[in-house]
Amino acid sequence: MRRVGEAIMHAMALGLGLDEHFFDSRMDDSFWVMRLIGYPPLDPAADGVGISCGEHTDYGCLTILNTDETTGALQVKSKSGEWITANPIPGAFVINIGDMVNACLRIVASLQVWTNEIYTSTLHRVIHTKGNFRVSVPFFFEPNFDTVVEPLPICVERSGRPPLHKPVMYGDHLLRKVGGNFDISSAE
Ligand SMILES: O=C(O)CCC(=O)C(=O)O
Ligand SMILES: [Fe+2]
Repeated sequence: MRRVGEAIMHAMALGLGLDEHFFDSRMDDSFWVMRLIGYPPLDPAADGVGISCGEHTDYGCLTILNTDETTGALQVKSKSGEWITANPIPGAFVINIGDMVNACLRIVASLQVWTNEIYTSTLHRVIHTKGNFRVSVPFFFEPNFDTVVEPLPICVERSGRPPLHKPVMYGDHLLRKVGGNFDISSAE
């Protein structure tokens, strides 16, 4: 999975006008995580069907998502603000851009930050109402813990905007995000 992530980062670097290997030294000790998630079905007949996984952006760099064949569950918000389904395609992964790719005044880290929001992180959610137990396996391909992510000068120039994010160390960003979800203050 790391090799897939590296290949995508090589292509992105070239697309942004950077050296193909620009991201290599920033992701060669990637703080990656792979999760195995099971979703019991929601009851479509219930009042207010509910949500299997609330809307969010992934906070790292790239998510490489593999799911079972269930359709209609994963939804992605389009630029015009509509939720569209991202159904599995046999032999393909779904790739999500994470906050780190965007990067500049908001306190977010990685692809959104690095590209000064030329690439924006994908808002997505899961509403699973088919009868089966859905399984998904996201692989979160992240920068090194100590990589400082900041808008890259070429992206600032190309975006035509001032830097939108402050530099942030990926590990600090991660701890803040995790601290927002769980109380880690007593984990000493
Ligand atoms: O299960 C899915 O399709 C998406 C999971 C997800 O968005 C996540 O784990 O961040
Ligand atoms: Fe996600």
